[in-house]
Amino acid sequence: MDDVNVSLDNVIAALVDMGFEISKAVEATKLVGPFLQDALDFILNGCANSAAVNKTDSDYGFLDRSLSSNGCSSSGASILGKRSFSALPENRGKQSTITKQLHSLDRQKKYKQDSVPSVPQSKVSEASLQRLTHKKEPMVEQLHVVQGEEYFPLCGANGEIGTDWEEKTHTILRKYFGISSLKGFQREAIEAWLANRDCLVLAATGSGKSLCYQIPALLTGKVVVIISPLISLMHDQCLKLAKHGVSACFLGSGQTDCSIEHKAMSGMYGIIYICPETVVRLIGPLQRLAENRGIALFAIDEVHCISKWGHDFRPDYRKLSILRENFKACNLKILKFDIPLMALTATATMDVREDILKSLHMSKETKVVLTSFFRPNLRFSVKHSKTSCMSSYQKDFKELIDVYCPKGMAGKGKSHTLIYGMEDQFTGPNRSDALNLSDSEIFSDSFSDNSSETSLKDGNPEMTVDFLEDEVDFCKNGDDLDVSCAEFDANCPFKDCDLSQSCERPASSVQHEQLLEAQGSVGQGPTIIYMPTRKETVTLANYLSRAGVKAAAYHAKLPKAHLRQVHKEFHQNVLQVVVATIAFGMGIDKSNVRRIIHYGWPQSLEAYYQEAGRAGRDGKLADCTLYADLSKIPTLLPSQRSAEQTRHAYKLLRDCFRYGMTTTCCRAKTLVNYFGEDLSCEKCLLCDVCVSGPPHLQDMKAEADVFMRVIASYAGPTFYGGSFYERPHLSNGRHGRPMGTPNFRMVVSRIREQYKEFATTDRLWWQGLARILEERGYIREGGEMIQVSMKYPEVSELGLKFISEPENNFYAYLEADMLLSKQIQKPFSSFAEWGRGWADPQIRRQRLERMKGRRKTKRNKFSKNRDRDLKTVRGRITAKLSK
Ligand SMILES: Nc1ncnc2c1ncn2[C@@H]1O[C@H](COP(=O)(O)OP(=O)(O)OP(=O)(O)O)[C@@H](O)[C@H]1O
Ligand SMILES: [Mg+2]
Repeated sequence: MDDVNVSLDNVIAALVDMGFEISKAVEATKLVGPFLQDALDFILNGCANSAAVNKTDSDYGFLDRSLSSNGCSSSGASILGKRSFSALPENRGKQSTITKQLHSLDRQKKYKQDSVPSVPQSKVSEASLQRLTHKKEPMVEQLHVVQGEEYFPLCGANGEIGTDWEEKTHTILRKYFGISSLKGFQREAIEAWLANRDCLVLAATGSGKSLCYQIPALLTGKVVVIISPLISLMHDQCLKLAKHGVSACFLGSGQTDCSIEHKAMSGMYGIIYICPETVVRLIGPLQRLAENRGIALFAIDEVHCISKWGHDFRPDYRKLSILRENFKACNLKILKFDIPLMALTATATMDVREDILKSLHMSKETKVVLTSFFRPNLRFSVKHSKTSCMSSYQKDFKELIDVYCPKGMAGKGKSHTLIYGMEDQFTGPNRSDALNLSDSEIFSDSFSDNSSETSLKDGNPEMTVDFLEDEVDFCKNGDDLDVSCAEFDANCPFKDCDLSQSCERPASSVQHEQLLEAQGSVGQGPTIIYMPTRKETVTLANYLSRAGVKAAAYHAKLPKAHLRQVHKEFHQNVLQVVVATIAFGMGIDKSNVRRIIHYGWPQSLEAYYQEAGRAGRDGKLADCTLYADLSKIPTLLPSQRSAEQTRHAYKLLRDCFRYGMTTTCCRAKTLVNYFGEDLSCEKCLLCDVCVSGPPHLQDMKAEADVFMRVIASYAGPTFYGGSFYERPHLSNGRHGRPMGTPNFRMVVSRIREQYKEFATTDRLWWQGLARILEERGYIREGGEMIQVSMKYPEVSELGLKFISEPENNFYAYLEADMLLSKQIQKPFSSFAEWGRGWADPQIRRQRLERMKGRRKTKRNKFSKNRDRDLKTVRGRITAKLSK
């Protein structure tokens, strides 16, 4: 019996794949049984070919069909195997006509919403619906699974929801999502919407924000329009909804079926995902939609993208105030009240929250729903690694390879396809060439040239930017930076909206205790590794593949077919590791991701937490590890930024650097503090800091004293009642360096030269000390720019007071870079010694030869790169400038 059901489900899935209504498919299979051809005949001609009735499924080969990798094709040919339906020209004609008829019929039905026939869903098993979504990824826009009459809509004739909305919501939750109840924050958000209020939902990654805007559509039968920044996210969400039997579609540059827009605007879908550019273009049709079927809500997902203070600024999001302006009761006669706005994000600092409210023109009565950002099952850690060479890979990924390829298996498995759709290039003799991506690709995914000239070298049209996932790799430029810092002043019009109210706690202490008990390896679940540059994603994926791990690279410049395939295989648990840039970040909702590895400094803690949030969405323990070179100060990845944005970007990077350097504060606490939350439990008890504990407390009085005295001495005798040294030559203030302030290196050199006891100390050690002193308010950055690590130290009043009182002590914990400098213990050669070295003829000769060699390599590298550079806009500009 089960077999028959499975076959039945497959036939239904195949029919829906072809574009037929699910009700027709169910009806046909009910009458003719699990036989595709017969079901087709029945639908197309009204009768079944009885000869086929006794055939078995395997005669028809639809079970082992392969899906088209083109995510949005509506062709059924590839899924039909040998007895391909579309191979029959006459049938193709019929299908198209009948599908059209069905769609037009469907449209009429939708206009008369209340008379939508209920589908005999009992006949369609859960497995069938799942298959409809998983196997039918390309067809999501054509899936408008009709909802049962009894649930659609649940509001009264006059559009009133009624007081029993909770009961109705529970029915919907059980029926469509298999969920028993709403979470507290979801209820709050829905209540705000019921009261026609705007709402800002700030809730942790994976907490279930999507339900807040999906429920209104199911409760009212009106349309909910969701603005989302990522094509892949919209696509994933539509698939999930289709799986649950809810009609949804997405509109934007990734939508290949032009008819969907028209259907959506005529009210055929209850939930419309739409990208911000498209929403701006469709204001007129949306107004008509509001007048006809009605729009229940505008939801702006991942709303932090609206703020240039956020980590993922999308200029198009700033235009979304258009929603408030055009859907006000005073502008649209049919409306009794402004269509409510619901803005949702998991990563918004206080600045960003204010910016969201202002930029969207949300009402002053906006309800702010805030939950804890704490994810109790995520185990954070930071590890030092050079992250730049093959030997780092060998060291850092040995454990990971052992997880997926137990001893003896490593390297023996069949190497996984690295780039789908480019197998020829990657397996042929030129494989290494193919991996040697152009220079433009070494830039991060936050920087790319959007012009069509960025098509990749093999001329494959699929590989032009137009064909690629456009969600992340476009340049987030600051062209429309029209908000000044002054906006964040005390006169904020939203000061009545409490943006920092107390939060709902997501996990009980019992759950947390269970997690603590379950400490250990997180097991074999999937891993996502985030790399800062595109080139490195391919290199590492290649390395892991060769070691036998099923790994694939993901960045927005890879062929679209490949990206879709990676998504698909990742969700189907085929891939073990995805090595990605930020392109594979927001919205990825896979419950069993066990490890998130960041290989290199992230650009902000918001981006880091957002990406780490992909892990452990099933509530089980998951690892979030950051490998970073703790001996180097992180730098900003290239991007187009205004001066103001650069300043802000440095601030974000500095916070990230400090997160990596701390040895005393629980990582989870640092992260949630960053979002303005005070972690009530003080410690997560899982992270490396909580587990290893801080290092020994040390008295650093002598070092602190010397460091500040040397800085103070640069300001001259008047600065600090009696100087230790003659005032050196002062800077002329260039590069934002204030007069009388030395740069950090100068201070360290001077300490090494003047104080024998510190002659062998490392820069890293002083860098750590400077940070501690800054945190305690003894020194401050004297330069104009915010620096990741202090560049132009200046002693504050408090610092001067400290050095003038010899009885003071100064206890502190060594930070990560200080500990590292102790481990390195390299023999130090002071500037003076280095200078003396030039007097020795042998040392001089060696040094000159080394310098000559270095210059030669540099020149060679430049001339070699120049030709390749000509294929990129940046390269051409560089070549022009260097002429
Ligand atoms: N009330 C609930 N009870 C149980 N599970 C729920 C509930 N609400 C949502 N979920 C589940 O939580 C998971 C994550 O939901 P969702 O994708 O909406 O998270 P999110 O908050 O949008 O995360 P992100 O910020 O990463 O986008 C989903 O798989 C969903 O089924
Ligand atoms: Mg979400």
